[in-house]
Amino acid sequence: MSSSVELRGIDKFYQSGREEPTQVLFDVSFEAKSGEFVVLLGPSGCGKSTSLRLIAGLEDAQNGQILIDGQVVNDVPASRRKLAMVFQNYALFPHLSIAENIMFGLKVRRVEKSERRRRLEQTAELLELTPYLDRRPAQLSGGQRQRVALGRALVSGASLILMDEPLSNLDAKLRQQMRVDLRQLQRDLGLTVVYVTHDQVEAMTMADRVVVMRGGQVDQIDPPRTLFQRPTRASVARFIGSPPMNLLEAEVADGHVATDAGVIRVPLPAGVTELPARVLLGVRPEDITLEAGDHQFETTLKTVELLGADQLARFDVGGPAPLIARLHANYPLDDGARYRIGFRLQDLHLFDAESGQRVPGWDAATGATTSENRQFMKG
Ligand SMILES: Nc1ncnc2c1ncn2[C@@H]1O[C@H](COP(=O)(O)OP(=O)(O)OP(=O)(O)O)[C@@H](O)[C@H]1O
Repeated sequence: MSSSVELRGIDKFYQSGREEPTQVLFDVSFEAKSGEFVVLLGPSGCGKSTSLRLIAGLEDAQNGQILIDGQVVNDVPASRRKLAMVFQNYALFPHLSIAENIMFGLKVRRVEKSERRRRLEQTAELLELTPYLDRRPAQLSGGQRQRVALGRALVSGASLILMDEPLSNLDAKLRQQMRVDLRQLQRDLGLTVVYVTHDQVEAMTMADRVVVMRGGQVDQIDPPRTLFQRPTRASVARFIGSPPMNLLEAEVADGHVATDAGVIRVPLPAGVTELPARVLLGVRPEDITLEAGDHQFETTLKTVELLGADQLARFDVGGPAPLIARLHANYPLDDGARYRIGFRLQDLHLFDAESGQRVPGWDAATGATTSENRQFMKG
């Protein structure tokens, strides 16, 4: 059984010099269950690495608890927490061989020589590093170095592995391959992983669950599919998807939700009550279609960008930002021409403009199915 880890109500302040302490984590709670791959996702500076360093014991929290396997470890020193960490820069010793790098931690912990050798061989085999064991880090490719860093974590025998942007130094193709390999390895070995990244593609493709962070707070914790289909906050909607969800400022009045420029005007579905007066009307670029959907309107195409299989069409909807649609590349589209576009009511998302919260009851009223049903319906 692999380890589990949990953060409960963590507040973290940093004190630099004589300045007032600044709070960087606010009541942060999340967990990674045994065998789970949990990704901490958010923009630079939102507190992902700090959260990871707290789990590792490299930082102290001012409030809250950190639990590993259900035991509070706030006062347990880093060296005695049963976990391993993989850093972005790999932190390899340049003057040591690959074998020595992998075994370094075991040596420090005075693991017996024959046992060290056995674990080294096993790990090298697993990560396909056997031919390189006598080389120095400088003589390896980025991907191979990354595997050495991973090997050092695995060889420790820890079943809880913390990873801080471990793939960010690799080129795009290698990164894609490593994502798949890493995920496979994690599954095969049943490891519990807490993985930090600001790359939503990494989060969406690798995670069992994603913890979306912003400004030192947790915005949403959900599996990737739910995060995409039902963001609970406008900030999450804005962060997930490429391009992300269109969010248009709109007003609720006279039984309609109408965008400020008046181009989109949707009658409120029955059963939705107590709507805020100001809302953000959200629709994903993938959910906009040409001449289809139960809400259609005419608009002018500003620009179109061909991506290969798809094209990104930017339509004028009156406001400062265009409405972006991801359409199949087969549609012939001309800049400046008028088109009739639309969407289905159930694909609309509604957020309170002030609080940013998803409007409760909206999904049920629009007939939007749950993510589980949708998945089923799509077969
Ligand atoms: N040792 C420190 N002393 C003071 N402030 C710090 C220290 N380390 C981090 N911070 C601040 O804490 C906040 C969170 O930093 P953290 O490194 O956790 O963010 P992050 O989400 O991991 O960002 P990135 O993706 O850029 O690494 C930032 O505002 C950062 O400036």
